[in-house]
Amino acid sequence: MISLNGATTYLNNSIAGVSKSLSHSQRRVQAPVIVSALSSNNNGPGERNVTLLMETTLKEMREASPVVAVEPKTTTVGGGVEDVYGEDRASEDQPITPWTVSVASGYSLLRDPHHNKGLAFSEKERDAHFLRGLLPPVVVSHDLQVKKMMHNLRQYQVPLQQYMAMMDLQEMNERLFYKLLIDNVEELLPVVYTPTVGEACQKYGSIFRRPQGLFISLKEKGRILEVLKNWPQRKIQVIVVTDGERILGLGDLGCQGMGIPVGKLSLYTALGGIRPSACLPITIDVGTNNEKLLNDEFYIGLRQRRATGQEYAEFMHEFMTAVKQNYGEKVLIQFEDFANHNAFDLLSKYSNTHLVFNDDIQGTASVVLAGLISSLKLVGRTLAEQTFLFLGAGEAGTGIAELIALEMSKQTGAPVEESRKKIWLVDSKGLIVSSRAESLQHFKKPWAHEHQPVKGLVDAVKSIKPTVLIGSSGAGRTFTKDVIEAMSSFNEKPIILALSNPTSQSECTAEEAYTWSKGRAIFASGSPFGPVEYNGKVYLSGQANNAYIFPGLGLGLIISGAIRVHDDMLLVACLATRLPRPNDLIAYAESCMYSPNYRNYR
Ligand SMILES: O=C([O-])CC(=O)C(=O)O
Ligand SMILES: [Mg+2]
Repeated sequence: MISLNGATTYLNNSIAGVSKSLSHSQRRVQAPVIVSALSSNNNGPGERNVTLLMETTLKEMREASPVVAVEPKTTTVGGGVEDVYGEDRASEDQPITPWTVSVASGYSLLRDPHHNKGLAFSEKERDAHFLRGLLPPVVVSHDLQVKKMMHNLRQYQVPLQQYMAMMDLQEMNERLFYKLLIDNVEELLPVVYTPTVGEACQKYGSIFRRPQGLFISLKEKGRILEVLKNWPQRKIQVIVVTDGERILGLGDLGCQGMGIPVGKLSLYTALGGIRPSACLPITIDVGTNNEKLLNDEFYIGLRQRRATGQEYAEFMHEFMTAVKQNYGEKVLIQFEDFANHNAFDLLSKYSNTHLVFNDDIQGTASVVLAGLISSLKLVGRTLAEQTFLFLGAGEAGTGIAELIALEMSKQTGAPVEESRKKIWLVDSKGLIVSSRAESLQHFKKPWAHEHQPVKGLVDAVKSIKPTVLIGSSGAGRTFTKDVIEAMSSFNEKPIILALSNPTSQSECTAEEAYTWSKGRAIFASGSPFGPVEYNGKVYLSGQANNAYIFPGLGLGLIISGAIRVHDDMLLVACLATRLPRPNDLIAYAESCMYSPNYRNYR
């Protein structure tokens, strides 16, 4: 039995942090300020334009309203100080978006997910905001709403239906969505995140209802800054961006990869306490090489093959530049589910100029290392006494391998080149060995050790005799009975990590790992598995998924005001600008975290 202690503790702490922050939530009374562009539903039914009457402070209004000044393409700086309408007197020649600030009420208040409370609107609020008759008479509590939603969700047999119900709720009542998720995180994580989100991406074209993030396609080349300015929220703290080329272990899902940034960011809020309005999911659409999608009449993306090389690099550069220009130095950009070649290039290209990290390379590595350190307590030996074999030499595999080598070197004082020799990787062509060095991609080269060529995984296991076997290839069912039996033949307690996602791509199931190892495996997986009974004993496996790190890492980076992610520590942000350092860091972190509790409306 394994519990990934470090990771679990982290999640528990996160959850504890969230619920603690709920208990002392600020009871700030606020008016439900909404914004709308003049060109659309300015002063529509039920909206009172009460800009002059509002008692919210100027600061609050600025925070709530996406007052936007659109600079011409030739300039990079704004100029003077904006007023609440987004006008900048120092640059009168510059066009602006005609946003207007108004108070939501009546019918439109019920349709505004940021302010809607459904049946939880009080009698007083129903009077003040023209809701009489628009709701049935009953007034219910937030808790009862959560109870009812959970009851409804549990009626669905199909996880995708639960996913769609959750997405509908997010669009209808954001605070209820987050309270539900925070209060029932273990049950709902597999619904809004891995594994169900994988299926949602595969079927995104059919289930797509309303955009939940920004789609930036090659059609917008040269105009990405303008596109960013169309997003209604201005104060963005975290962006999760994908180009959809390697969605989990499911491959190229093109524009339909959007489900991933949306899912990751809902965890940023639920576990990391980042306000939903400060999170921006983005999908870059440079085409897809997925024939099935190209021929799918419901496909929502560009119907062309992927742009590559210089065209791709220039487009991504325009994006990265526009993000920094629009949101400043401190916006965190999480790269997610890019294909290997682009993932490594983007990370190395932008880690010195932007606050970026790659979840698949760095996030996964941190969680797996934490899990290994915990599992070694059961095995009783040190990290440097282990031999590691990976199936998969991409982002996750090489990222984890490098972090293990760094930690080993830290523990033993040996050079990292020495530590790497304890770590072996197998890719689609077999064991990575020095005779293959010439033809290897750069990120595989450090792992090409002296050894005769070996083709298959079973033979590699028999030859290398690893104590730890890690699956990170994205290909399912690859830890066969032969492989697990071989691992169990020379290890009393073989450590087996099947990291590929979603469940269909897992290298083996928890049940297979325990059964084939006769109950001796120490097992964890990227996608969750339920308890397994073997020989009268119940085994509970751990989940080694980057979800255990990125929300906390992101929160730390944001509240410390970091502007770069430190290279070799992964967890540590350098150049924190939030000075002086708060005395009580936990209390400070809690005070920064979002609470899904309803606010009272005056
Ligand atoms: O999303 C997940 O569950 C973990 C992850 O980053 C991946 O598999 O690419
Ligand atoms: Mg990922």
